[in-house]
Amino acid sequence: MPKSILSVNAGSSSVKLTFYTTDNPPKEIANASVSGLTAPPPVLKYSRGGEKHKEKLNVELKHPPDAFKFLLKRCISDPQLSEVASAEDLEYICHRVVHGGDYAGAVVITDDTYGHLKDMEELAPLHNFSALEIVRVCKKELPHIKSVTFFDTTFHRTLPDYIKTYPLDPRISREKGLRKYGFHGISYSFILRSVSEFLGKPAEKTNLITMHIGSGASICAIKDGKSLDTSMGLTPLAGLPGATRSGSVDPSLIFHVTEEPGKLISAGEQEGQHRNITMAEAILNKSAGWKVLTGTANFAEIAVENPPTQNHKLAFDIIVDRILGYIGSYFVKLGGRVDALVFAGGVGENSALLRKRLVEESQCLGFAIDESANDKGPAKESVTEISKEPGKNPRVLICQTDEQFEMAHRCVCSKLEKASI
Ligand SMILES: Nc1ncnc2c1ncn2[C@@H]1O[C@H](COP(=O)(O)OP(=O)(O)O)[C@@H](O)[C@H]1O
Ligand SMILES: CC(=O)OP(=O)(O)O
Ligand SMILES: [Mg+2]
Repeated sequence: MPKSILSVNAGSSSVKLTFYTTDNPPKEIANASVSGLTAPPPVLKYSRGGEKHKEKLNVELKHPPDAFKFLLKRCISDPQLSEVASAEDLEYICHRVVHGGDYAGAVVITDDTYGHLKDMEELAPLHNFSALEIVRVCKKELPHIKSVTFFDTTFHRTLPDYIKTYPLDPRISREKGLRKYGFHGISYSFILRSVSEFLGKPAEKTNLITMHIGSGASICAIKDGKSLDTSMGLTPLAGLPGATRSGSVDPSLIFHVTEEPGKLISAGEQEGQHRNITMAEAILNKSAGWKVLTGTANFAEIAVENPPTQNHKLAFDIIVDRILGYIGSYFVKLGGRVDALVFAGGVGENSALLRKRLVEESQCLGFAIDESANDKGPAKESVTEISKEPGKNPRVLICQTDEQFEMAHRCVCSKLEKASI
């Protein structure tokens, strides 16, 4: 029986699993996700063939590894999913690990690569700990299956020195690897390939201002098919606010919020492994963002025509303001030569209201939206044009990004055999 590929995407508020064939391009066999981990109850979505199922779960799934085990069991025990009747039917498991440090490409997990990734997990406290815990579970329970990790950071290896360097003591920065790494790169690779195909341009001649707005939100300036600048930094905390993240604030602010910014507190325990983070990281990553302003992590309740409270309106206006700041800055950095403004991620793909506000407020740069196309939202294809005058630059597009597909695609293209660094 042909083998399949499992792609695992542990985000900050969701875990998404997709099974693919090993064809090139891979074909989706089934997709299962749990969202709302930071806004319980968690919601399960499951699709196989033409069938779709959605339910609110009454089990407690607080951490991504719990959601992963729940989803894997659910898929393997589905009698209709004959292609994956047992874990032995898998050829590869692809894992999204957001922080890959200096790794230049995907790596096959060995004791060495796993150890190296564990050493830098505090650089992405909301993500790497959980993702690596999922990698560990897979290595323990499915030892014969090749686990491959793909990194958000790889796409941003083209950031010029003057953009990735922080103006700090160069010796300390070098020793500790302190620089801008950037994130959501697996998504930006998918977006660049899909959008350049849509525009009929070679990727290496495509210039985009592209947003990945989900529970974690970032924006990237792509020049000639390469990441020129992006809003996240050393960690995914920098740049835009997210569901529970502050985004960039005055670095001194934390000393006014708490008297014990460096105090270590537990960020949870999984399978006997303890994880500590500083009070500063906990506050800025987990007790901030639009959830702390409004009480909801669900942006769909904030991006509404009639916000239920002043704080909902304020949270929406803050996001709009911060994104506009980057659109303006990246438009200038790209010398005004922008093929398209691209919306992606759970919020970017689903919130017509956010897209409308952002495009209206950046019309001085030449962006314009077709309201009815915008209200309809994404079509079946990966890229949907919502420009007022389709075909005229700069265009406005929605891209249904797919990090799981991007990983599976790269797996079948390169048939990874050994670790690369
Ligand atoms: N219709 C909608 N309008 C606005 N936001 C939405 C809508 N549907 C989903 N979202 C938001 O998308 C976010 C999740 O995005 P996603 O990219 O899947 O998350 P993650 O960061 O976990 O990968 C959540 O904050 C959710 O509220
Ligand atoms: C890097 C990051 O914030 O990822 P996500 O949006 O999936 O949480
Ligand atoms: Mg995500």
